[in-house]
Amino acid sequence: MAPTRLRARADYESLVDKYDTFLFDCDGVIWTGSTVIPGAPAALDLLRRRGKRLVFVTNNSAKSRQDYVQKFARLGIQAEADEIFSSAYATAVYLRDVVRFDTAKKAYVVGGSGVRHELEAVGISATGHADSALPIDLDSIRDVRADPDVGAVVCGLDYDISYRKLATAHVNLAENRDCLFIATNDDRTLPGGRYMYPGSGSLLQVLVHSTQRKPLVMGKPNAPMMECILQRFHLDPARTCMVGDRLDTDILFGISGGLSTLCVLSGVADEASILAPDAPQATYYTASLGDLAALAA
Ligand SMILES: O=C(O)[C@H](O)[C@H](O)COP(=O)(O)O
Ligand SMILES: [Mg+2]
Repeated sequence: MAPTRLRARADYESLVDKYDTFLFDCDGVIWTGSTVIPGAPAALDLLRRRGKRLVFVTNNSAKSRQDYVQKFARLGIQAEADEIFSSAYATAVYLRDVVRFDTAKKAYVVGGSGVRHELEAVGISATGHADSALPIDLDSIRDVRADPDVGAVVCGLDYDISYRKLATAHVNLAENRDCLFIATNDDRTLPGGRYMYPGSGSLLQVLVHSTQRKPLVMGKPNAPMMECILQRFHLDPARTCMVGDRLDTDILFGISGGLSTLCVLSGVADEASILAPDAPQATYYTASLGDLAALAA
């Protein structure tokens, strides 16, 4: 069934009444970089006043949940750490609860402080963050060796990625087949307002190609993130709506979890891509999350 365009006040009222829980993607839905999407805070506030449960589900692993609480506050949005589900947090929960990672080992992280802090919060030591600052050349590269204490390589969005980090991740994955290869997410691009930039999935491809190993991917649209969320919040899929800006991650994620989905035009997707018959079919679409703010009037 083709996606339904929401336009009239009655459309938004009906949407709000139909669901108890709304899962929100962040980049491209609530903000773009550090700029809030107009109307998004008012829309979230309205849903809270209507007694709806909100969960923020972001593939962006650069920040920890605590960092996100501060970012939400800076943007005038009230959000608790327990409402935030980032791909960094999903990775930490997966290694702790599903893999039951041996904490005598450590994780080598090609990624930011978000991954490191979430891993450390569940008792898994993370290394690699200092490597960005270390010089490397053909002579010093021999310092880069496989470490039997590295039990996993975790790859996420890394604004300070370096050859040394990639080389260290590579040797651990290539020399030790027992070393887990985990990706926080595999988004091809990172929305940055006017432009799109290389996403963590594009950075990941360096290691996929060099090691010829396939990572286990945590974030949207993949099952680990959905399983974590459904279990953690005891959600009824029939009464839950996923709001996102990307068809290949957010909307596909919602569909795979049996949720209804609302795609917004304020991020990656445009109307033509939403209506394309071969695209993941959103239930609804609208210009922006801010459209719901009109209900507060
Ligand atoms: O490259 C990435 O990691 C993603 O583009 C980005 O961070 C997505 O974040 P989301 O839209 O899921 O909040
Ligand atoms: Mg997004």
